[in-house]
Amino acid sequence: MCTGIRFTDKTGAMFFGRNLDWTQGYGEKVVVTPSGAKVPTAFERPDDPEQGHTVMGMGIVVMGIPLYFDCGNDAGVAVAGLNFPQSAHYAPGPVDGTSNVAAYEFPYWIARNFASLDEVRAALKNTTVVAKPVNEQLPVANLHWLVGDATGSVVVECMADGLHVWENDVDALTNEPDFGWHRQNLRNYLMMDEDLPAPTAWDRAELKPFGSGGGVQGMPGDYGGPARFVRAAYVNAHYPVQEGEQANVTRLFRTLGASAVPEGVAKMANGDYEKTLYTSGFSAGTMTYYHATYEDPTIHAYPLSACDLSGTEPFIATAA
Ligand SMILES: C[C@H](CCC(=O)NCCS(=O)(=O)O)[C@H]1CC[C@H]2[C@@H]3CC[C@@H]4C[C@H](O)CC[C@]4(C)[C@H]3C[C@H](O)[C@]12C
Repeated sequence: MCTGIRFTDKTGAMFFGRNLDWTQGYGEKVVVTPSGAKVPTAFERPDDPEQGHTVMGMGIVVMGIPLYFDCGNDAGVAVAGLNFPQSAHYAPGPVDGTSNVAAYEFPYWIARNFASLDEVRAALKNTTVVAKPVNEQLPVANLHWLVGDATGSVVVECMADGLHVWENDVDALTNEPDFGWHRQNLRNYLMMDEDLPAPTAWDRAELKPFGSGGGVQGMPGDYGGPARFVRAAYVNAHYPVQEGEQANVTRLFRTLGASAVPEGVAKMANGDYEKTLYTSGFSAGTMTYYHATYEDPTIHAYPLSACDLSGTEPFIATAA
C-alpha cells in the first residue's frame, strides 16, 4: 500500500508527500539528479529538452538511471508512483510518433522535462508509457502516478483502454482501484463532519456525544486502498492552511500518518507484512526533501541548496 497527498501553504507553495508501504525496501536513498546529468533513456526522445530540471527524491540509481519512487524538481513539479497491480496496463512496445517513456523512468521524465502541471497535461496527450523492465532483477512495476504543482494535481493511469489523466480535486491517491472509483466512493462519506455531533433525545433519554472527533464516525479505519484514500482525502481537505515551513512539514507528516500502516495488520499473499517503510515529502518553496522511516520517525531534511549541482550524474544527498 501507499498513500500520496499534495497541498499548498499560506503563500501558495506546494508540499507533496507519500507513504511507501511495502515489505522491504530496495536500498533507496535521497537521490539528486543535477540539470546537467546525462541519463540514459529507454527510448529516443527528440522532444525531450536538451537541458533538464534538477530533480530530487527517493529512489535507487541503476546503470546511471535514477529510478525514483517519488521526486520533485526545481520548478515545483512533483511525482509519486504508487502500486496499481491489477489495473495498470502499459503499452507492450513503443509507438511511433509519440514520446515513448518506460514505466520505470516516468517520474524522472516528468520532473526532468516539465515546469508545470499544464506542461505535463499537454505532453501526456502524445505519450506512450511502455512496459519495459529495467533489467532481469528489476521487472516492470505496475504503478499509477500522482503528479502535482502549486496549481493542483492529476492522476496518471495506464489501463487496458489507454492512458487516463484524471483531474484530482482531492489531491490524494492510494492504490487499487482506479482514481475514478475512489473519487466516486467519497460520496459514501458525506455524513463525516468535523463538528461535535449535536446532543439529541430519544424519547425521554437525553444523549450527548462522548467527545470531539465523533463527527467523523463512519470514517473507514482499515488499511485497504479505498479506506486509506478516504482518510487521506478527508484529512487533507480539512487540515487548516498552515504558515511557515515547520508547520507545513508537520501537516504533511501528520496527514500521511492518518493513512500509515503499522506492522502486523497488512499481510500479503506470501505471508509478509506490509508497513509504512518511509514517509517523505517535498517542499517546493524551499526545495527541501524530508524523510522519516518506520524505525526512525525523526524527520531528516535534505535541502537542495546544500548540494553541489555541477556534476553530470545522479548522486546521493546527505541530510542537513
Ligand atoms: C513497492 C512500491 C509500491 C508500494 C505500494 O504501492 N504498495 C501497495 C501495495 S498494495 O497494492 O496496496 O497491495 C513501488 C513504488 C515505486 C516502485 C519502484 C519504481 C522504480 C523501479 C521500477 C522498476 O520497474 C522496478 C524496481 C523499482 C525500483 C520499483 C520497485 C517498487 O515496485 C516500487 C518501490
